[in-house]
Amino acid sequence: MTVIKADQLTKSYKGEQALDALTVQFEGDKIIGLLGKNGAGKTTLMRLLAGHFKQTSGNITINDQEPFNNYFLTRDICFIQENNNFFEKFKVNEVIQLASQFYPNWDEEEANQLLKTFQLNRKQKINALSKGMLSALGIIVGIASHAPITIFDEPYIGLDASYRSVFYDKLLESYQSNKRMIILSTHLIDEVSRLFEEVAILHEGKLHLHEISEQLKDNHWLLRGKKETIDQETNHLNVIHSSEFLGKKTVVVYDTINEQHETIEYDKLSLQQLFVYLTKEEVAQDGQ
Ligand SMILES: Nc1ncnc2c1ncn2[C@@H]1O[C@H](COP(=O)(O)OP(=O)(O)OP(=O)(O)O)[C@@H](O)[C@H]1O
Repeated sequence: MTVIKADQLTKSYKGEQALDALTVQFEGDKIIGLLGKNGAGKTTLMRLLAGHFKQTSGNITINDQEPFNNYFLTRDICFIQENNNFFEKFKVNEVIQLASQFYPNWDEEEANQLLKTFQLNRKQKINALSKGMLSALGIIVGIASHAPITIFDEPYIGLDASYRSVFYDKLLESYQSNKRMIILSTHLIDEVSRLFEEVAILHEGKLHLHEISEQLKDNHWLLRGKKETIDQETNHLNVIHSSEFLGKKTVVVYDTINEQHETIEYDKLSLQQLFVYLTKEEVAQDGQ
């Protein structure tokens, strides 16, 4: 079983902290959504995992081994970034061949099917591919690698909505027949949230929240009702957003609610809406 541990993990770029004493653990074969606003530190964490560079301080391990300068571990990790995945001088065929030699669990049949699905031809030159086709090639390598740890960092730049939907379906299909740890970073949360078994939110280089998706769904509520009733029912709860209009109050709570009040409307948010409230700066006050 794959175990990733980050302990007090800090990475600074020329004095600016991208990760700030981040402590988090990912365990087992599952699809994990790595979320966070722009600049939260997601790519930095993924690049540290992929062994691209060394942390400034703290520790990061994959199955008790450090990823930096670890050739054997890199064969177990397939990291697909949003761009610059492949040499421009190569052809699609060379990329596929190299990947098939590098990744021990490579699935050639799946790669061929995916090439067809995304309408890519092995003879095409990398520098002649459109942005979307380049993303498709990254996605194909990521899925067909069957690497025990597969990391996608916003891998769909330029892909239209229907091909993005194909990507999510194919990823899920492949994962279901061959379970592995998949970490997926995205800003298009609602498009992919059905895939996530677990969600980690980074905020300003720290872990803001790490939760099983089902728990996230269960543990939040949107409440609407008369201001006085809402105040009375939520004063002991963790309110993460509130607004008022004509004596009616709407609040979002991140908490468990055991009993519902008959005059209050209870609803759920999408993961994307919940994410927005969870990571909002602390400027919201009653009535705003
Ligand atoms: N190579 C670099 N040199 C200098 N600063 C960097 C570098 N890479 C990232 N940073 C800084 O580190 C912080 C975290 O960046 P990172 O790319 O990890 O965030 P992110 O969560 O992936 O953001 P986004 O969602 O916008 O891709 C940002 O302030 C960014 O400006």
